[in-house]
Amino acid sequence: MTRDYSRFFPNLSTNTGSEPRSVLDTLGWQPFFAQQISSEEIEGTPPVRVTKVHRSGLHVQGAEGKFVLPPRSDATVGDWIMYNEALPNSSRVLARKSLYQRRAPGTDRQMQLIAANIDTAFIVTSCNQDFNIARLERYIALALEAEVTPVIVLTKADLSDDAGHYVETAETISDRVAVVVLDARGDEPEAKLAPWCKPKQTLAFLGSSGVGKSTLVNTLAGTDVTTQGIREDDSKGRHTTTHRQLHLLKNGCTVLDTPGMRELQITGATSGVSELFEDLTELSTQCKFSDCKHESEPGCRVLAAVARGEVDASRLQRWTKLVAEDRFHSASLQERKSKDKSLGKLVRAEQKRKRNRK
Ligand SMILES: Nc1nc2c(ncn2[C@@H]2O[C@H](COP(=O)(O)OP(=O)(O)OP(=O)(O)O)[C@@H](O)[C@H]2O)c(=O)[nH]1
Ligand SMILES: [Zn+2]
Repeated sequence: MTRDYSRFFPNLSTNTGSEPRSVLDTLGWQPFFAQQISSEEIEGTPPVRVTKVHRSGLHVQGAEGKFVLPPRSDATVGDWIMYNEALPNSSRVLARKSLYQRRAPGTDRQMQLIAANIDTAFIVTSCNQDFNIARLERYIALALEAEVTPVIVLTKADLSDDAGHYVETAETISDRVAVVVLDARGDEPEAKLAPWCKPKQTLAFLGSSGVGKSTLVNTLAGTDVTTQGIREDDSKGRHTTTHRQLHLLKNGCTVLDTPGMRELQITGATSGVSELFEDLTELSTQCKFSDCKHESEPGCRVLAAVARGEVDASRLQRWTKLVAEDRFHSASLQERKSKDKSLGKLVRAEQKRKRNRK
């Protein structure tokens, strides 16, 4: 079957905007990807998106249907691949808009790809005891590191007497991160998340268990998509029930839901942490000592800003902790052995400080 792919190239497009959405559009195909390929390439090796990573192979979907590619470690859920039917191993992974990755546990500690090409990460927490500013900052730093736009979503506003307080606190995190408060059930999500839930956009919902991630996805989808299991054969021919990792919503956006994203550590998130705490990072470059720990050193510009009331002392502590954690997790195993001690020291100092405050 020969398909007309011309409309997937912005410069060749004859799309008037009134045509029904194509399969590629509903999978999140964007000009960013089209720009990387020639029209000959798209005819010979059509683009497909990775919808699920399984030990037995990469499940992909494109205009021609669904396929399974041989397993490979350089592609992950959300990736776009130019599918080479004759030589599947030669299929080309397109450059990514964004990438979540983590350092593997175990000895080799290689970087593992978790999820690619997410546009917006909704960082979900509730207007209750789940709300934790340090955890929100951690998710935001990881999103910034991955080059994904973070948005804070506060659910269960309907169950709280003081939703406004949670909004105000969340808004102190960063001027650049939007905060949305809602009831995850009903009509609110569609209207309030509309600025980010546009056709061809890929979204992710992150946060602790029970905060309303599935509720939000199902509300936006208009149907229960998150609990639908799919029976399929695993590599041994057994039937197993697995869950989709890529959901297609009715308004044309795609939701990526992969287990790896729920247990993200701060690893290699140095630039995400610096971006979120831009003011502190900038101040710290002006401290008298280049290795200043901003504890009690003379000439510390960060402590001076705290003393002047320009920087919140607890925010400084959260930043120091994230920087230490990032260094620890990003270090090699050898470096870690010696750093284990210093992180332990940091944690003990923090505990002591808390005790003294009481
Ligand atoms: N009243 C109210 N209930 C909510 C809201 N959001 C979620 N819930 C309820 O909270 C419970 C947990 O919601 P889920 O959507 O399953 O939470 P989750 O984040 O997907 O949880 P995991 O699947 O464990 O990660 C469900 O009973 C929801 O109906 C909300 O905004 N208001
Ligand atoms: Zn300092």
